[in-house]
Amino acid sequence: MSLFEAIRDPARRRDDDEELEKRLLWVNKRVFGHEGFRGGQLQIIKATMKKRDCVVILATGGGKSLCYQLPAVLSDGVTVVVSPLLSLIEDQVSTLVTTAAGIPAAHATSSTKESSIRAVYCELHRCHRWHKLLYVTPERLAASDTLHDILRKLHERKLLARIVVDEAHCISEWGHDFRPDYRKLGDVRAEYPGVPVMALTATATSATIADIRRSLRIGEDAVVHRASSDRPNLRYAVCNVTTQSDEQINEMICSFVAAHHAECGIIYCMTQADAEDLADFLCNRGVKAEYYHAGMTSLQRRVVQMGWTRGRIHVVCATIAYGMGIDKKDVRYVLHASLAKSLEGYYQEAGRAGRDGQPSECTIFYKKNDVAKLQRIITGFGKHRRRGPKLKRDLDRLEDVRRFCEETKHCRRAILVSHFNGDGGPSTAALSDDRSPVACCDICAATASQYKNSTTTTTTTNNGAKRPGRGPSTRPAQRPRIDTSYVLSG
Ligand SMILES: Nc1ncnc2c1ncn2[C@@H]1O[C@H](COP(=O)(O)OP(=O)(O)OP(=O)(O)O)[C@@H](O)[C@H]1O
Repeated sequence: MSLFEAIRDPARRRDDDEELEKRLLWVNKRVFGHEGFRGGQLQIIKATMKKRDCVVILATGGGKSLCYQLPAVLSDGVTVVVSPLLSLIEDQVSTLVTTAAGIPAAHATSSTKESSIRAVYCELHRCHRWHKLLYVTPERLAASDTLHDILRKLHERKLLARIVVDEAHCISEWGHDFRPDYRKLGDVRAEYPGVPVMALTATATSATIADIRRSLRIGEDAVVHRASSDRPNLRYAVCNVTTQSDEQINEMICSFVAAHHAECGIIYCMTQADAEDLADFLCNRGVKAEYYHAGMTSLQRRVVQMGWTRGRIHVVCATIAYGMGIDKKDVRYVLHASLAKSLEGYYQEAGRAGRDGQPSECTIFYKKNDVAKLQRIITGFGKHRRRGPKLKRDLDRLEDVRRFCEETKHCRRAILVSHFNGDGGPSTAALSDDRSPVACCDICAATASQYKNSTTTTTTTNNGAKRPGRGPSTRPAQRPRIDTSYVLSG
């Protein structure tokens, strides 16, 4: 009996909670090689195993994939995963099939060989119960009649285990504009009643979550798990380079990279040409750098990603084509040589850093002019000029980024956390520990050093009286110790 048959062997099943938990722990260790579960994973997995719809908001690197991959291994039939990016899909599938246990997974996308798609469809059509996960893009799911026939048949035989929408914020971010098939996912799920849905994301405001739920027709009885988006090991900083020339900025970036000699990093650039130029600049200074953008062939991109993953390349100068789903553990820094268009984008990109939990740097090189440049790009030109509420929404998102960069008082980590958790503002943001302000962000570090310097000097109180040996009223941005454990509702 194979490992997968053994896992699903009905003779080994008892349906009580304790037995389920034991089986989950066993599979987590035997198949995925993990010693235990991270915050929230177990509760989410148990909920979906009990056929509940789930909405999962976990921080970048929080371990969302396991929440549906493990149940997929344990469930009868196939789990369909809708994911936005071909590179992300290919990475996930190749990671699954190359795990020690070799999890049977496949993809059907525009970049999958026709012969492979035929083979997978044929096997699924015969309900052979071999593949556990099938990754597709929303476009494939919306357009392929063959796929729908297969899913219908699987559904009739109770072999459609669940439908997963990974990176579900794309429903809200892209579904309204250039990937309308995201908005059709609700119709797809309605075709398969009784099949549980799981939507996962790292970056969702309350409005985005509501939009996801509406689109996917996820009802009130769903389990909603929302963890804090705080990444306590990331240190955020903004370096204002408005008055520096491009050459000077490149030199500053180069110094940063040199100070992190032989460490791994990503530098986000605005355009493909910028990424190529910066990579050339760094290479000329002896840095092992390469560029990555959507203008390269998929083979070229794969070579760069592989070289970087294996440590042959230290720095990738990239456009936003390099982002979601990149899961290299020891990325010590993510620099933004230009601005992200939204805090959601920034959090995703910065979230590639420090996935091993070690301290890592996220620094933006902020140039005021970049805001105007991006405003023009977002607004569009000539007959492509955009108008209306969607344009306003996107400009508002850029404005959030500008404010984040020009912030001088509040903790940047707290701003990010409250942006997603919607808890009313930086001062009440839930941060997950009480590490030193120096490790938190540049603003906390500056305030702390100002505070330290002033403790030995005489300061003036509000009423003008001298107050020897006391700090100023502006203490380091407050970071209360607040429980960041998950919230399970429904
Ligand atoms: N329970 C666990 N124990 C140890 N490692 C884990 C556990 N769960 C997940 N991981 C590891 O954590 C890393 C991040 O997981 P994953 O890629 O699923 O994150 P994510 O939540 O999808 O992040 P992002 O949204 O940034 O892509 C992976 O390398 C994964 O193997």
